[in-house]
Amino acid sequence: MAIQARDYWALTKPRVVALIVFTALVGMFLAVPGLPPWRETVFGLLGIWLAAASAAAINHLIDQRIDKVMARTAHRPLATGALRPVQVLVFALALGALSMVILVLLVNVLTAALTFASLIGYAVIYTGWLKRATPQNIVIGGIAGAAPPLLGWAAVTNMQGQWDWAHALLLVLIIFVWTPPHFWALAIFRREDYARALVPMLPVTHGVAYTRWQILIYSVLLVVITLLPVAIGMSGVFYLGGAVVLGLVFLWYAWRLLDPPDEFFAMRMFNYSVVYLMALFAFLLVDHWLLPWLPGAGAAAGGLDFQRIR
Ligand code: HEM
Ligand SMILES: CC(C)=CCC/C(C)=C/CC/C(C)=C/COP(=O)(O)OP(=O)(O)O
Repeated sequence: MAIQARDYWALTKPRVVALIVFTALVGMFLAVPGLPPWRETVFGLLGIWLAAASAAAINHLIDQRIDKVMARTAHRPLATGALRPVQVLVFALALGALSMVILVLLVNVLTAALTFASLIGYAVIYTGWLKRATPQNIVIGGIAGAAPPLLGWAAVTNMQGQWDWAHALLLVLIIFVWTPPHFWALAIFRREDYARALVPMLPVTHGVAYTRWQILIYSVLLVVITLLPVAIGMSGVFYLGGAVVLGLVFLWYAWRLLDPPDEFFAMRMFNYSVVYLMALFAFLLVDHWLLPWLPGAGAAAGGLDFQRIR
């Protein structure tokens, strides 16, 4: 019984989904001055978590054949036979349905619709089609994984504010551009897995040297785009400092990857990419709280409204 619970938990890709939920949380906090409304925050996060977990379980179901062949994924519950496909299907549908009920009834219909689109985008369009069809799979499919800050933003504002779309989309854009270096670094290290499973990932179809250059190009783009929140007045100097330092390290990894010191270097870059995104969003969050206290800044900059906490 305990083993089955652990298998079901593994289906939800807990660590990936935890970071996804964190980016949604940051979207919620940046969307409004002060604290976001508690009901939309709590149930919004729950609904987004359930939908992402459901999408991850469907990914396991559709990818059974691939997962069995790849060393990295051969231990997964469906690949080993620890769970049967019908169990995974019921689990995924239950999580997805629960997510939609919570979002529609306790948050808003817009968030439910956008979350459902992300679920389909990852579980069906990316996993079922793009992953097997084109080396640009993760670039296009990355839109679904990048959406959570927008979902969080929609949950607490229902997109009523004037600049909501632009600000929320900027956060989405950051994750979207981060995804190719994040994934291709791992794919370089695991390219034999993908080749054996006949999955057309970029290092398999275009070679490692080409992939390294693509990683560098996306990394430069990423660092430039992470400066935009400051340029449009959404974030302040605290975030800027964090984004610059984190970004310089990211660029160092991408540059060094062109001539890596050892065969594990790509995996080190992949691991850093996860720390990077987590830290970048943490800087966005903390900066949002600090902004009103910094000289010359005020609630107009989108930060905490001083008057409200007196
Ligand atoms: C299409 C987009 C993406 C692809 C193809 C991708 C691919 C991967 C792969 C293959 C792994 C290794 C997982 C494992 O070994 O079990 C991984 C790990 C990870 N990904 Fe992504 N990823 C994507 C988007 C994202 C997004 C949007 C986030 C969060 C915002 C994210 C966060 C993580 C985290 C936290 C890990 C580490 C998990 C761990 O340590 O167990 N990924 N990703
Ligand atoms: C509703 C919502 C916000 C959905 C988000 C969906 C989600 C869980 C995105 C995570 C992206 C991810 C882990 C891709 C790897 O899939 P892969 O099949 O290439 O990797 P694998 O080989 O490790 O399974």
